[in-house]
Amino acid sequence: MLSDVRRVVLKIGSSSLNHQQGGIDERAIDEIVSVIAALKEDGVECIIVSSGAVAAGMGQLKLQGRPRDLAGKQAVAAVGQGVLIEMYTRNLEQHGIIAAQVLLSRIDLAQASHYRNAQNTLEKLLRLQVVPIINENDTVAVEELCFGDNDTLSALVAGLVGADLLVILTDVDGLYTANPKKDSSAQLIKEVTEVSAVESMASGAGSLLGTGGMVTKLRAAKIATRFGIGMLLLNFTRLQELNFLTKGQSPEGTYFQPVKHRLAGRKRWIAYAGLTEGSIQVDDGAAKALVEEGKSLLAKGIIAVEGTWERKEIVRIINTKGEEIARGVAELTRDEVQTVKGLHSEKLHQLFRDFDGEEVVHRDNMTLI
Ligand SMILES: Nc1ncnc2c1ncn2[C@@H]1O[C@H](COP(=O)(O)OP(=O)(O)O)[C@@H](O)[C@H]1O
Ligand SMILES: N[C@@H](CCC(=O)OP(=O)(O)O)C(=O)O
Repeated sequence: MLSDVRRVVLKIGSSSLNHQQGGIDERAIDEIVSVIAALKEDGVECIIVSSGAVAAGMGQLKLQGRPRDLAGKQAVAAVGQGVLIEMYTRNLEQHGIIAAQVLLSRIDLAQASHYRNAQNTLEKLLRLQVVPIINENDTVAVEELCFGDNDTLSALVAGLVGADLLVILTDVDGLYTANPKKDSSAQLIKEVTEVSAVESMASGAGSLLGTGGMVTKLRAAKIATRFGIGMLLLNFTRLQELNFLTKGQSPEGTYFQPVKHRLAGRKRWIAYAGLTEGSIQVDDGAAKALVEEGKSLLAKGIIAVEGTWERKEIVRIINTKGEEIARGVAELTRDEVQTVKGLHSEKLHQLFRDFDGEEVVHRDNMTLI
């Protein structure tokens, strides 16, 4: 199945790029670039999502620890991003390949016009045979409005460019039954068909530089596979095995199978790219109707609201345990939902004359999480 790959997104984490003496290990960049060159030679289009701006900045500024505050992290990333991209550009040039830096902010994927713009630019770059090197625009990202980790960003990018495969390179052989750095009896899982079945195995980052650990990698797996894109979690030390991707040999790691019925464009955006500022809590009956019966959300199943939103904005739908079960476009504002919660649907039109629907969130505008 992996031999059909024509377009691949490769995500490289800080833990793979980090030099023991601090800063970025240029040998790691050199290795990635040689694999990219071989893949391109075989006709595979490559997009890199690379972390490492903070690690590179720490090297330049000779800092021992990762900055904890937002301004400190943003300043260090600003120093490091230039160094990082210079290394990629120089190394790719040696193979006759041109690099492009693309820095994305959360807002770029949240607004439809920005999304299409980013999509068109990346498509153009690929047509020009350029390798886009993407990172979060750390220097200007506002805390509440950032991806926070490049695993999630890489899955959204894979969807954005319509990749056939997402490869996440890291410092372990794949997903284990428990964190292998803490539990020596942990077993490697080679294939995952249902991400939610393995979620409880993941824990946080394994190094001082990594962000999110296995938790964010599984979140990325969930997003990519629901988009219909397979995800391979691979140890950076096995990077060279990607050279055989087009020759029918799959690298040794954990492969997450794409779902059979992938999410349509709008449902993808509702679940993962659009921004959410509020939540609606529903009772057990409504939760069952949404999750098991594919129903819309009606006012009578709503028990509480939190946050704020306007009509047609995205809200989280949470169950009585506070767990998110779905996201969808709210037909009414926060205050309107607060007024109608628990009421029968016919009351909605009596209360709001300009509203002629029956649902607070229509099924067609909702994605289960
Ligand atoms: N179930 C698990 N299987 C494998 N690794 C796990 C698991 N749970 C937690 N981890 C940790 O996740 C780490 C990889 O994530 P992270 O440190 O963020 O790296 P990166 O910089 O590559 O994104 C591993 O080094 C490991 O310590
Ligand atoms: N954007 C940040 C990286 C954030 C991140 O997700 O790091 P990692 O978990 O190492 O992939 C940087 O370039 O340092």
